Amino acid sequence: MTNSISVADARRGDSHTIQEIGIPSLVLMERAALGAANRLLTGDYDLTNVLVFAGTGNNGGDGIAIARLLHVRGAKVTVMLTGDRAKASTETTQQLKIIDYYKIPVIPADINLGDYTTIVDAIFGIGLDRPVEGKFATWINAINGSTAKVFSVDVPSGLNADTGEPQGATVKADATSSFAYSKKGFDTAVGKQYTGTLFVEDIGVYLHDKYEG
Ligand SMILES: NC(=O)C1=CN([C@@H]2O[C@H](COP(=O)(O)OP(=O)(O)OC[C@H]3O[C@@H](n4cnc5c(N)ncnc54)[C@H](O)[C@@H]3O)[C@@H](O)[C@H]2O)[C@@H](O)CC1
Ligand SMILES: [K+]
Repeated sequence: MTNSISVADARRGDSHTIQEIGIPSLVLMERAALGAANRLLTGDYDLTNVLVFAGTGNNGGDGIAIARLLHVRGAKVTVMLTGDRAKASTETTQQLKIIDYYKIPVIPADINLGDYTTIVDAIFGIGLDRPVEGKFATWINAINGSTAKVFSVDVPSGLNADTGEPQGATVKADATSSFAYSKKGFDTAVGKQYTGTLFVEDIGVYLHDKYEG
């Protein structure tokens, strides 16, 4: 049995849970981050110098929440942000405000990744809507070229989660924590090369629940 869903269904599940059921978006994000952070804390990762490479959408927000959860467990964590913090999504803005309290460093995205032992890829998730080019491609190529282990949040950044095909530069992860359900693109032979070991985290989003109208 496969439980993989399309990107459209993933979006439908999230918005139904937030808008119809009433579970706040930040609650889902916290559950997503807890699931992923626990994989990192219990898996074979060197957390002495962790980098969270975060976009300004909600995938980045998940990553920034993971940065906080690892920090409070004693890991050294730095966040690299791919864009202007003033343009971040509502949830990501809140996650940035929270990590300011913990004095977790937030620095601009860079290709110099030499000292990091683990990289958390939180650049793009299911919001990817065009091929990855330009500076984003440069950053993703640097992540793929680093000696650090790479852990992707929800979707390896650049992978089309419906087709399993790379859309321009795409992160090749050692492992991926996908939220609520696996995605259809992860079932293909090519898709599997990008996700690495796949985990699915229960974040409280269930499609086809018996209460759905
Ligand atoms: N509340 C929610 O809706 C939840 C969302 N979650 C996370 O949120 C993600 C989806 O968040 P978003 O919808 O904000 O989307 P993403 O964070 O995946 O991407 C958002 C941004 O990337 C830009 N973008 C897309 N393709 C690009 C490209 N090739 N080059 C440059 N920029 C590009 C888009 O314009 C958009 O601004 C999920 O994958 C998951 O990680 C989870 O936290 C669970 C709950
Ligand atoms: K990602």
